[in-house]
Amino acid sequence: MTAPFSTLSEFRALLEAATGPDMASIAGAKERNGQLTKPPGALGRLEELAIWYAGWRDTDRPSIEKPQVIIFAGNHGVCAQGVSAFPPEVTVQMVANFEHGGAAINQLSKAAGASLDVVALDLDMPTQDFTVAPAMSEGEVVLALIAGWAAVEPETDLLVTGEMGIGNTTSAAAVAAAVLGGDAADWTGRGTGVDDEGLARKTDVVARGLALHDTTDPLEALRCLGGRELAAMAGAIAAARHHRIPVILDGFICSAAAATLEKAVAGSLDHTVAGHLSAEGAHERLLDALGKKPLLSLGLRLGEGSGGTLAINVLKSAIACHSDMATFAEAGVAAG
Ligand SMILES: O=C(O)c1ccc[n+]([C@@H]2O[C@H](COP(=O)([O-])O)[C@@H](O)[C@H]2O)c1
Ligand SMILES: Cc1cc2nc[nH]c2cc1C
Repeated sequence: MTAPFSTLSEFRALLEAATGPDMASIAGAKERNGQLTKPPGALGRLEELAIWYAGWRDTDRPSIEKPQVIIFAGNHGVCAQGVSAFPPEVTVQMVANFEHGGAAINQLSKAAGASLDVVALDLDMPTQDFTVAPAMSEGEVVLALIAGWAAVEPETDLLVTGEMGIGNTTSAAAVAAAVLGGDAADWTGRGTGVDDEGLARKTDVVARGLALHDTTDPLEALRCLGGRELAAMAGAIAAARHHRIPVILDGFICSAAAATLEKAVAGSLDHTVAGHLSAEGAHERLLDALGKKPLLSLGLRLGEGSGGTLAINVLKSAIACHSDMATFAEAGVAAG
């Protein structure tokens, strides 16, 4: 499907027009939760998750039947600065690996019962090196937002947005610093595993990018410092809101892309949950800034939607308990 915007300001207007959760469904889900055969609160955060999910699905007894994982891939001009432990050609090579079923995400999405889509974004045309010029023109960032929007299957009932892009922890660090404040060093980490010298170089690259561009507007930060896969994730998260599909965020890069939406229009991430805490150093700071508590913390730093997809199992379990457990009355169990 195509997207209902063709400029950044139209995209921003869509964020501003977004609707909230259905309060009647939330009230009904809370009431049902109180009647299930368990001590009150005994399912911990699973209970909150089920009630949250119900609000976005407009029903007090939802189900998860068709989760969708999308991996967006992009290439980054800033790789010319020597910011990754891997060469940029790995991006297109990993896209082929995803398509042939050989990557971790192929196994994780299968295990979670989710469909997997891979969207490669102009891999033969990297973004500009952001230490020299804006990463993307307005036309380019809008095309990436549209690609993200259009990749979301409207009939899906849970979305994970993931990415692949050598160099993109540098872009994500710069975007995070621009929209959330702080120094380059607060946000720059080792990514795929740069050594101390690489980390120092990468931090300087992020600082130079921040100094070069006027990024007071979060969507300008996405354009000038981000990448096509970051913009596409932002577009997909916004589309999911439009279709009332809850979203599980993945790791550091996904969270940085998401942060641009929240900072552009507060509340834009209310339909999202943080799937996991990445081992990338600044992810915790980023999730704290967004007020998100990760569902899992397994030391992953892979990207490609892996942590978010693992968390599908948690959300599915929460919804299965909420919607399919017996109530005290149905089971003939004495309520406390
Ligand atoms: O998701 C994360 O938190 C994460 C943390 C570190 C690395 N990655 C992945 O590694 C790639 C970026 O790392 P780098 O070192 O090339 O910037 C990109 O393909 C990401 O999917 C992902
Ligand atoms: C091999 C490899 C696989 C990845 N998957 C996501 N990011 C990645 C980065 C590398 C280097």
